[in-house]
Amino acid sequence: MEETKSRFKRICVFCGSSSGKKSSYQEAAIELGKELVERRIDLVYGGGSVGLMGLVSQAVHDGGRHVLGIIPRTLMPREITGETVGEVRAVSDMHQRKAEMARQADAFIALPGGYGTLEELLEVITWAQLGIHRKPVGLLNVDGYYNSLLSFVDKAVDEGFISPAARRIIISAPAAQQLVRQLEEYVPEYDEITSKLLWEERLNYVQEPGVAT
Ligand SMILES: CC(C)=CCNc1ncnc2c1ncn2[C@@H]1O[C@H](COP(=O)(O)O)[C@@H](O)[C@H]1O
Repeated sequence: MEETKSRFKRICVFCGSSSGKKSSYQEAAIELGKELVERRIDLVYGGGSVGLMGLVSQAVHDGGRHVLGIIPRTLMPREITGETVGEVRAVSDMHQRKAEMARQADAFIALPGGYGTLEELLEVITWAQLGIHRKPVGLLNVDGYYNSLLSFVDKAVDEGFISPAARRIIISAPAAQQLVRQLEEYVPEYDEITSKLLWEERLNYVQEPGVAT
């Protein structure tokens, strides 16, 4: 298979620590891993081998790309997270984990998941809205899993709680190839207010030199 070059060096994947009931969720995690490999993109994720986290990290590792797992020390015992592939970086807590995953990534993708996945996803969307980072955020809407979340966000736009520009932060697609392609094409909208904000934390989340913004 011919490799395709990407503007991203490393993508952060948020996903369930469970596998979900339908095989399509597991297949999507593996397909996303293979898509990253094909585009020569490395992975950063929450560490561990449980659920969809295990499937996506294994697929990227098997394809020869670098896998970086960021895991709080408390979750490190093997009976909790399983055997992790690639490089593992221990951090002190969940806040540090999210900050480190965000700092290491050039873009974010959420696969199906539960509370943990939603929390991670909504945080990077919020940070994009506030101008803390300008990295694309993608939702892999496998079998319509996230339809109700997207409907809710549309309702929040209709009701005046989310601006149409902030709605456009979320890029969603039903399949990995299409989603990554859309993320590659994403151009962040420039907001006059947020662009003037001087976030100290932005310094921690800026992309490394050589990676397109
Ligand atoms: C104690 C316990 C249930 C451990 C399960 N093992 C886990 N190992 C590593 N990260 C996890 C684990 N459970 C939840 N997470 C965190 O929450 C996210 C997924 O949570 P969820 O399954 O969507 O809600 C992961 O990205 C990770 O950041």
